[in-house]
Amino acid sequence: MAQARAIGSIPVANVQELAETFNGSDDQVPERYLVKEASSKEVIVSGDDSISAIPVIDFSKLLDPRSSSEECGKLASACHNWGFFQLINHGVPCEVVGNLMRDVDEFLKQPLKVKKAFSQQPGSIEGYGQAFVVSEEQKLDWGDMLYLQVQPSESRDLRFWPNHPSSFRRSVDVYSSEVAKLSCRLLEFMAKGVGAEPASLIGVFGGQPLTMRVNYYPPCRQADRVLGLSPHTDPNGLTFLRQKDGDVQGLQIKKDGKWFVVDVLNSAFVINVGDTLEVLSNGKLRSVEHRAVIHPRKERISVAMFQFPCQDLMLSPLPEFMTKGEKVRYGSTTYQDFMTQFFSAKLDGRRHVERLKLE
Ligand SMILES: O=C(O)CCC(=O)C(=O)O
Ligand SMILES: [Fe+2]
Repeated sequence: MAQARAIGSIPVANVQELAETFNGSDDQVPERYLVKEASSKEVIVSGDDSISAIPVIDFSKLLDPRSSSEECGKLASACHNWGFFQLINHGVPCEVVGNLMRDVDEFLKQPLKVKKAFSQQPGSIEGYGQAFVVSEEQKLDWGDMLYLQVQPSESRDLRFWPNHPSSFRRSVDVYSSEVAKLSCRLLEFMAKGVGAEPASLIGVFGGQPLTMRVNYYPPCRQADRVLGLSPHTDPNGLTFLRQKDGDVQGLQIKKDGKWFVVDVLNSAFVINVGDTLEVLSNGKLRSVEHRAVIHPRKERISVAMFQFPCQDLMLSPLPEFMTKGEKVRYGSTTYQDFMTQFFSAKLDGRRHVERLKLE
């Protein structure tokens, strides 16, 4: 993803280290991290209400000719109404995910000095550091990240790839190949589910960049005042999120003005539609705001894989996704401009995709 390499982030404190300093003492968390009022009136939906609401899609049912069209319909409706779903029976071996999570965990456990060898460099967000800090006034997220370009393999910049544990690079390689395969299959079913030619998205996404973002969210005594990741939409096509089985929950999705807590099922992927896919599908698949909250006593680690389209794409709704006479709902733009707008929209909190809307 060339843009991520071109867009730099102002260096700020390592949050893992900050958390170790602040937790246990009476000090307050620095003002720049306090983004919420403790008495905030947000509506949070959790427990059975959110478990029964957030769609679960069974990949084995998508593959089975006897159940495929029904499950495809469910998938399309999940992507339209929620922009999110959990995917079960996806065929990615437990071992592949387990190896990745183990190695990510090992990397993060090392002293800061060791991790700093993989730090972001000026002018790029690739590497170990924090996300998209573009001004000295900007509020900060309570989390660190490791951001890597992982597919195609020629695009890797190994300067940022941890070499300890020694299996780290191989684990990411194997995992990202599995996600790339799964992504292609899912994109076919999504297209089919909304009545488009199943292959229509493969030309845009097949063999295209996948990036990986490891999110590390330390605990925080003032968990009700900070956010691990502030509300955002993802700019890419599809996002595949994993967290360690048994870890605390942290992802929340916004729907109808309420925040729904995602209770991640063991072994499931949480998958969401990004802005690119919303535009390509003329709004039939929707990119929805989400955020990550912090636990007062427990850390949380998540790994997101972002599927990007070909970088010379002229982004506009695909004719294959529109029925005869359907209104085009988004203007067109070069992908480069679209991504630049995504990063600047972060500053004023507006969804940059809204700027492309024609009505
Ligand atoms: O950690 C999470 O649950 C959310 C991660 C996310 O939204 C992202 O990395 O874009
Ligand atoms: Fe996200």
